[in-house]
Order: sequence, then C-alpha cells, then structure tokens
Amino acid sequence: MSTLLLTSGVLGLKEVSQRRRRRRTWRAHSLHAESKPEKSAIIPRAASLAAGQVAVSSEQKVYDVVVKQAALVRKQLSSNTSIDQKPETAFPGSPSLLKEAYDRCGEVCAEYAKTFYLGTLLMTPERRKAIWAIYVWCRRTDELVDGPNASQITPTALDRWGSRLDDVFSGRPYDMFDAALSDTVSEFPVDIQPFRDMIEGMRMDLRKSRYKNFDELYLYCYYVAGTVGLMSVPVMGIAPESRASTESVYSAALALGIANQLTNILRDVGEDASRGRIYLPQDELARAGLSDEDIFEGKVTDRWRSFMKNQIERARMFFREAEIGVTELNQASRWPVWASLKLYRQILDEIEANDYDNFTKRAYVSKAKKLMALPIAYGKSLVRPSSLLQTNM
Ligand SMILES: CC(C)=CCC/C(C)=C/CC/C(C)=C/CC/C(C)=C/[C@@H]1[C@@H](COP(=O)(O)OP(=O)(O)O)[C@]1(C)CC/C=C(\C)CC/C=C(\C)CCC=C(C)C
Ligand SMILES: [Mn+2]
Repeated sequence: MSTLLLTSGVLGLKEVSQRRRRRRTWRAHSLHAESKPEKSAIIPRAASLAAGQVAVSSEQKVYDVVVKQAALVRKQLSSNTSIDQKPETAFPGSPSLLKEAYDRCGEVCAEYAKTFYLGTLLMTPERRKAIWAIYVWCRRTDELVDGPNASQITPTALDRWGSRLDDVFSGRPYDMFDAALSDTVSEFPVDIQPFRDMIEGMRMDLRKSRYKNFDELYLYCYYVAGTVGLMSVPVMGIAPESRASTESVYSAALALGIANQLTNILRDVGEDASRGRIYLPQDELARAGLSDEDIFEGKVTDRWRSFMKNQIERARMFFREAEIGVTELNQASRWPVWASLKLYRQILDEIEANDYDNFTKRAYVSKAKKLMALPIAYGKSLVRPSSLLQTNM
C-alpha cells in the first residue's frame, strides 16, 4: 500500500488501510416531486429577507464560481497552443525528478482508486499525469479530516495546508507530490479557487455535524466534491467540436461532484451516525417524521424507506444533469468520466437492493458489475458532442 507522507509536521498523512467515507449532501428542490425538477428549482436565485436584504442561496453562490471558472478557462484556452502538443516546460529540479513525482502520483491513484486509474490510462499522457497530481492533492486534503490523524487536525493546520497550496500555485512546491501539482497548474488553465474551496469544506467538517437544510448541505457537497469537477475539466478538456457553452460543461462537472457526494452520504449513513454525524437535511428528516435518534437506532422503517427513496431520486437527478456534459469532453477523457459516473450511480441501486438498510450494510458494486460497466462506458465515450447545449455567445 502506498504511503502518502506529508513532512510538514502536524499535517501528517499516512497510508490508510480502511476506506473512510464522509461528506454527504442534498438538493434544495422539492424532494417529494416525482418528476425531474426544473432547472429554476436547481438554481434558486435569492430568498427574500427583510426589505432591502437578500439572502443568496448556496446554489447561486456556487453557480457564480462556475461562471467565473468557465470564463477563466475560456480566456486561457483561446491561446492556440494545444496542451497535448506543448513542449515540456522547464521546471526547477531535474526532469527525471518531476517524472518520478508524477509516477508516484499515478501509484497513489492506482492504489486508492483502481477503476478510475484504469480509466485515466486512456487519456493522453499529459492529461493523465495532471489528473493524477490533482487526485493526490485531493486525497491528501481529504485525509486531513478523514484519515488516521484526523483527531489532531485543527483549523490552524488547515490554514497551513492552505498556505502550502498558495506556494504550489506560485511554483514553490514543498515535496514531490506538490511539485507534480505545481507543474500541472503551470501547464493547464487550472484555477486555485476550487482547491481553496475544498479546504473550506474540510473546515466545515471540523465545526459541523448537522445540516439544517439542503441549502447548507449543497454548499458542503460543492466544497468537498463539486470542486473536484471544476478542477478536472481544465485538464480533461472540452472537445474541439463541442458547441456547448463552457459554463454548461462546468455546471455538468459540478453536478457530477454533487451527485457522487450525495451518493457517498447515502451509502454511509450508518457509519457516519456511529461518529455522531448526520449529513442529511434536518428539515427533511423532520418532515418525514424522523429524528436523530431514529438514525442512531438505525431501524429500517417505512418512514425511512420513503425518505430514502426521495433522497436517492435527488442524487439521480444530479447524475442526469451531469450526463449532459460528459459527451462534450475531449474524446479521450470521456471514458474515465462515464465509467466513474456509472459505477458511482450504481451504488444507489445497491442501496435499493439492500432494502434501504444503509445502517448496517455498506452498498457496493461487485467486481462483475464493475467489469460490465466498463465496456458500456467505453461505448458511451464514442458518442460525439451534439449541438444540443447552448453555445458560447
Ligand atoms: C474521471 C474522474 C472521476 C476524475 C476526477 C479525479 C479526481 C481529481 C478525483 C479526486 C477525488 C477525491 C480524492 C476527492 C477528495 C474528497 C472526496 C473523498 C470526495 C469523494 C469522492 C469519492 O471517494 P470515496 O468513495 O473514496 O469516498 P471516501 O473518501 O471513502 O469517503 C467523492 C464522493 C467526490 C468525487 C467527485 C468527483 C470524482 C468529481 C467528478 C467530476 C468530474 C471528474 C468532472 C467530469 C466532467 C463532466 C463534464 C461531467
Ligand atoms: Mn474513499
């Protein structure tokens, strides 16, 4: 098993033998609607407060980030050098050290996310190693609050991790994993904001174990998973023949992160409850006649089943939203994304197959089902972008 070693003192990251879950979120639109929610319900604009005041919803705040990220990448990609044809840039240190750094990132990725790693092998070498470097940074960040040393992690430690991130983006990497990421962000139009936001999600995890409503959970989901979508698109690239707007592709990427996180949350309800955490909207639980105690008791009742059905439907809606964007990615990047989308979405089917017992059973996709999903994902990845999405104005 690989060892991720952060040599900066408090931020020690070690090998993790057990899978840890965490982060679970939801969506603001009515959970009780059977039909697919309207886009306007997905991105509510603003809620009224007292005269003259407006509360901006989490979805609106996150959408503003999406718009900004899309604009940044559009600007940078309008320079006409193709990333896959770019010459190696001079990076401090020897090129062989940099190669070793990327190779180590690949090993970590293969260790922690085997299926996804296989998918990256279809990507161009430049894009693949960049995704590995991002993956490792995300994994290390997650380990801070979810790994074996989590109990020692304080907001100050997260501040230090944030300063180190600034150094990565300024070309002053601390260790070899950071060096790979420094190189990646110098090669691809990747912005620092989603990385900072992921650290913010870790801060949220330190101070919060309940979420009042879906709006709060949505923000958490964006921080810990939607950000991954925003970090990945500039590397995966949008197909040159795509007529979709950059914003719509970013929105789809965000949706996939949210869908994955919601699924992760639903899979891990029991495990989270055992740590005193409930990543489900308190107002929706109350409306379903469920209390924290019901979750801690972990009894699968009809109320719970009905609640879960709605939550699963919401997660599926995000997956549907994400699907629209996958086809718009560069051909070689589509397969790993389709594969991860299909595999993660199947966890929802497995929760159903477990008769909604996510207290004592961990829903998982069998190896056989995983293997079956891969050629289907490959077939999907051959579908070329259509002109159905909005074009950039
Ligand atoms: C192809 C692909 C999936 C690329 C993404 C690669 C990448 C950089 C992944 C980083 C994932 C990571 C380590 C995130 C840290 C936070 C975290 C752990 C989030 C949870 C992931 C699931 O992990 P796991 O089951 O191991 O959970 P536990 O640690 O055990 O709790 C998350 C649920 C979030 C994962 C989110 C994504 C992979 C986002 C996917 C979106 C895209 C790749 C954008 C695709 C583009 C379009 C247009 C749809
Ligand atoms: Mn995991």
